[in-house]
Amino acid sequence: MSVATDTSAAVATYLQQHETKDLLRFITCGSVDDGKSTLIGRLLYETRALFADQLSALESDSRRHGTQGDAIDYALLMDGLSAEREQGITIDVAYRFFSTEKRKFIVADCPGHEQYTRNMATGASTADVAVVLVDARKGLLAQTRRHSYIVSLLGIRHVLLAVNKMDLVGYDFAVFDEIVDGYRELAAQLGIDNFQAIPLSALQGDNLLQSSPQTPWYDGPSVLEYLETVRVERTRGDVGFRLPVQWVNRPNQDFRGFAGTVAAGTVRPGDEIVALPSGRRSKVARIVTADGDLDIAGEGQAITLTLADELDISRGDVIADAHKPPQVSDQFAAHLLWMGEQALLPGRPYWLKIGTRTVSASITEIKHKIDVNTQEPLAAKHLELNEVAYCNIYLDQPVPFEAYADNRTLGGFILVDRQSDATVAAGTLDFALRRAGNIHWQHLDVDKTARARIKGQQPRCLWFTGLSGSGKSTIANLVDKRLHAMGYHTFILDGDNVRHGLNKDLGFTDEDRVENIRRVAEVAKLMADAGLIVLVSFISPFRAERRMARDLFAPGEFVEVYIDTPLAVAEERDVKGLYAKARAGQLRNFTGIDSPYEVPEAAELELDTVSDPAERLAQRVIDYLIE
Ligand SMILES: Nc1ncnc2c1ncn2[C@@H]1O[C@H](COP(=O)(O)OS(=O)(=O)O)[C@@H](OP(=O)(O)O)[C@H]1O
Ligand SMILES: Nc1ncnc2c1ncn2[C@@H]1O[C@H](COP(=O)(O)OP(=O)(O)O)[C@@H](O)[C@H]1O
Repeated sequence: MSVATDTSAAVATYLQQHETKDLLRFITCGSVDDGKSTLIGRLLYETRALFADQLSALESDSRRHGTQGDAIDYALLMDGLSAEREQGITIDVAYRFFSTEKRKFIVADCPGHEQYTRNMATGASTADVAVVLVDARKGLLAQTRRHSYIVSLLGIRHVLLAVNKMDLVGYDFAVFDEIVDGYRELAAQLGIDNFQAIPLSALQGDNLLQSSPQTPWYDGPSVLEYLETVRVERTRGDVGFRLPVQWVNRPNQDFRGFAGTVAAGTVRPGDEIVALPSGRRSKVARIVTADGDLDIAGEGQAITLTLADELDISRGDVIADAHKPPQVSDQFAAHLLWMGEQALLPGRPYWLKIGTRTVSASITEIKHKIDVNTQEPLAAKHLELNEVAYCNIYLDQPVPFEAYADNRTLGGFILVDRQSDATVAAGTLDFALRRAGNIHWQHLDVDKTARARIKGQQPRCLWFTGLSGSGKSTIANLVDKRLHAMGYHTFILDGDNVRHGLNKDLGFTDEDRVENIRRVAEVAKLMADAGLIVLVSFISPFRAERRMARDLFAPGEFVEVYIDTPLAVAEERDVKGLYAKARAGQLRNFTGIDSPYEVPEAAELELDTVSDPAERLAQRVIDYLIE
């Protein structure tokens, strides 16, 4: 999983410069004043990775803003943003690069503040190691638990527990030992199997680059030694070869190559492969790179494969070891970390990006959310910013995948809002749900076209949307009567009526409205399949669900009719006395009062009920249909 950041160009430049050295990505997490900025600032300074201009800026900033007198304030290196300085906390992920003889490093500094779980997940999604800072005087805090949980959720298998400020506890072994004991228990609960605890004073430099004489009782590595030598692997065990196809390279008729970065395993010419999700097989002909053909390629290498046979493979497909292929499925159990400003609503469609593939997905069920401080499961109907949940997720088509614990590339995903294009969640796939595979489409001999033909009409869905009392039912009824009189086969689905039967279990919370519209859209689609002209009259306040309904129909079949009545007018009419109740506080979540209505942006018809009477507006709908 990778969450896009505007630093990607800087990262690419840096990587190019240090191409040949092994790369370690790590994140730092800890409380605001645990000293992590000092730790990283000092690492950068001491490894002389500072560019000259950064160094001179640092020296002058230290004099102006520093808290260390005339000495250099290393924390200023990390707290690069002025907003952060003003608040005295780190509020976003800051990426820094440095290198030593042995390795090059990219460090993501993650904020310690409670509400910034989202930023931490962004930094953690690509990291191999997490440096968890603890203040020796304070020991393990709720924050340490939360960060460690997210670290484990996002599959980081190596933790450096940096017990900082040892100078302030007299370099006392007992203090260190008690913290390490506590963390050992937490790590076991979270399944973090590799952790190294280091007693540290970032400020004094103890155990930062070299072992400190102040801690003779500690014989482990210094922070830098650990970072230079820790062995990391991004896939577990002997996962077979996987290449998510980024693009198909076809410069001329004779060459057809599939380009991407190897996500796991190794590949050689002659290896048998399978293309997924199609399941077609072939053999590797060549491994092509800019520097010539290779005999073997492995994880992390960018390559182009050519195959012995012509297979239809496109971007988003996965080429895999034919003997150890990943599974393919469209329903999963998954963990989600919600990053959207708006709540996650089950049933609402989002884009899901996994590997190089983008598909439509919705959460069918939130099993429970998880308290990130205690890991306790809690009941939930929706998810708010920074919340984590275990849920079932459904895709509109099967994708090749692997459990995140085995392969972060093919098991990690992000969800993207379909309206705003914002990343709203990071997630990890746990396992496939089998149900989908057991339900098949039943072929029907009499199809939609045949049913519509016998009725002498084109199936349609007329979708009336607008505030309560705007005039949806009145106009839909008039349209229905006229169509019926003209001999058309129609049916009306009205919110008030459907809520007495099919949807009587649903109320008016956002999540219930999403489900209300999902069900009625499915019913409307069945009616169109039966060859009918179906008139749907629901408030349907959200763009996302009206869009979902539209997507169920063939092009041209869905006609969105916006009944445009200002709130003041609908309230004035108050046909059912509900606005008065809502204003009096006796009815909650009332549309237009304390529940939103999102005005359609591109409805096929907009009917202004203030300027025209209902009869004329109904005629406009008929004219639109029979033109
Ligand atoms: N809280 C609240 N908000 C909005 N509407 C309420 C509410 N409580 C009851 N009603 C009555 O329910 C009718 C709307 O139901 P819908 O199924 O069309 O609503 S929605 O599409 O799920 O938003 C709506 O009918 P119309 O007036 O025909 O729109 C109301 O009569
Ligand atoms: N131009 C108009 N179009 C539709 N309804 C109108 C118009 N002008 C006044 N009305 C009145 O507004 C009310 C709309 O109620 P209704 O059709 O039940 O709305 P909804 O179904 O959107 O809740 C009715 O009493 C209707 O007579």
